[in-house]
Amino acid sequence: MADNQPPAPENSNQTEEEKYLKWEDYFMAVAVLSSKRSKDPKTQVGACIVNQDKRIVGTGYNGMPNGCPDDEMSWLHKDENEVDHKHLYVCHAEMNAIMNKNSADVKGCTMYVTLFPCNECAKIIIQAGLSKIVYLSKKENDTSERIAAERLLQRSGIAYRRLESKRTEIKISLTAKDYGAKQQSENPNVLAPGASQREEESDEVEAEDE
Ligand SMILES: Nc1ccn([C@H]2C[C@H](O)[C@@H](COP(=O)(O)O)O2)c(=O)n1
Repeated sequence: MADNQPPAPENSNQTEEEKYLKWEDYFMAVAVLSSKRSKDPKTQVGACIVNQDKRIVGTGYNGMPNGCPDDEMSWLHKDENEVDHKHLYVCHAEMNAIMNKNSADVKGCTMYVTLFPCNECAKIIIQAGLSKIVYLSKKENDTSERIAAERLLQRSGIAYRRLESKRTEIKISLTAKDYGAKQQSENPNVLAPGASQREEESDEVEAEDE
């Protein structure tokens, strides 16, 4: 192909609907992406809070409290020594999303969450004034926590439903050429020439990562 020819769009056979994300798919995708930050080896959960203007006002994932590094804490979920169980220490995604809010409050907001909330999170969601919950999955077994959570949400008038979406997956590329760069640098972590500002930014984030 000649250099001055734009590459054929890879997704030219996509329907209009497939080309962009619907709001609900977008918000749940942000919850899913947030879950990928969790260091829980068994269950990664993510949450995304959205206000009535469709603005994201908080995100979170399950992780250890501030000052308790995820890499140093125990992630055991069953062991003889119950005091080492992660459940005694981990902060749930829902709580973190509410605590991380970048707005004055989350009253009337909708929470998109990858896993149905437990009873403790249901209490926090109610007290924070959220109005709706959209979840992706729910554990099959009827645990007391689950039943209590549903009871609490129903009594408090918080609507909850499973996400209904035509999409089954969303692929995300982190390859520069997929976003308009003409040439991929030899180092896949560094953008092609001409993108020096973004290059610096990506280094900064990497240095902070833990
Ligand atoms: N709604 C929920 C439910 C669970 N989590 C977190 C808490 C733990 O890290 C993990 C569940 O533990 P497991 O069932 O794997 O023993 O997921 C949450 O953040 N939000």
